Amino acid sequence: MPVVFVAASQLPTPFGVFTMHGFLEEATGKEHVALTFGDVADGKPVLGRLHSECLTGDALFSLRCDCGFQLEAALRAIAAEGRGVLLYLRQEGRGIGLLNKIRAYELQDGGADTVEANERLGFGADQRDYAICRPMLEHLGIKELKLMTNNPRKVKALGDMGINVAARVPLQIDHNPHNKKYLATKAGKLGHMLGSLHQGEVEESL
Ligand SMILES: Nc1nc2c(ncn2[C@@H]2O[C@H](COP(=O)(O)OP(=O)(O)OP(=O)(O)O)[C@@H](O)[C@H]2O)c(=O)[nH]1
Ligand SMILES: [Zn+2]
Repeated sequence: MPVVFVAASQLPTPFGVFTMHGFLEEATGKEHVALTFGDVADGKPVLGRLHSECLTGDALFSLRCDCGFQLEAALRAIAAEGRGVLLYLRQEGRGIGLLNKIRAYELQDGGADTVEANERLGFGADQRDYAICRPMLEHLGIKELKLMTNNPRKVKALGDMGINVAARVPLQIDHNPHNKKYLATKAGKLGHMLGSLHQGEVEESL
């Protein structure tokens, strides 16, 4: 198994007390985390999120993207539901790493969009691999998700690995002057489903 469970503890947050499960991806040495709330192993679909690491958005208050806002909205939604899971995946910069993401931002400051910047650096537009999610979800006893995302690739990746996505829950955040182009590129070039709706308004059955 490429990912091994290491330890679990409580994680009190402003939204409620989660359980934090730590996993090691042996091939890369990356340390991934799952936060759970309530009983997620009862066989019913679990409200869930696959959150890709974004140091700038999640921890440094960046307005270039929507990651920090999505992280908070997802944890709030899980706590409100009383049951759910968030996988915090160490896939910084859609898999290219923090320093390369800063290189990409430098190109974006010069006018490139997020996809053009990645390509100019010799990377694919999105290099994420979701294979690690399966052993993490298996360890937690989760077979079916109601997935909070706007990204159809995540829905497909889970389906391909045998995790049923019973519904897609949009997770949309308000635009600001700094993230407008970024969000437009996600919708236009990366296939993200970004309409005028806001998080929690619609649950799309799949
Ligand atoms: N290479 C690169 N990565 C970025 C950029 N902006 C954000 N990211 C990374 O993108 C990842 C988040 O992916 P997004 O495309 O914003 O959203 P998503 O996870 O595919 O979809 P949602 O589930 O709807 O949030 C994080 O790992 C961020 O670090 C950028 O301009 N360039
Ligand atoms: Zn981000």
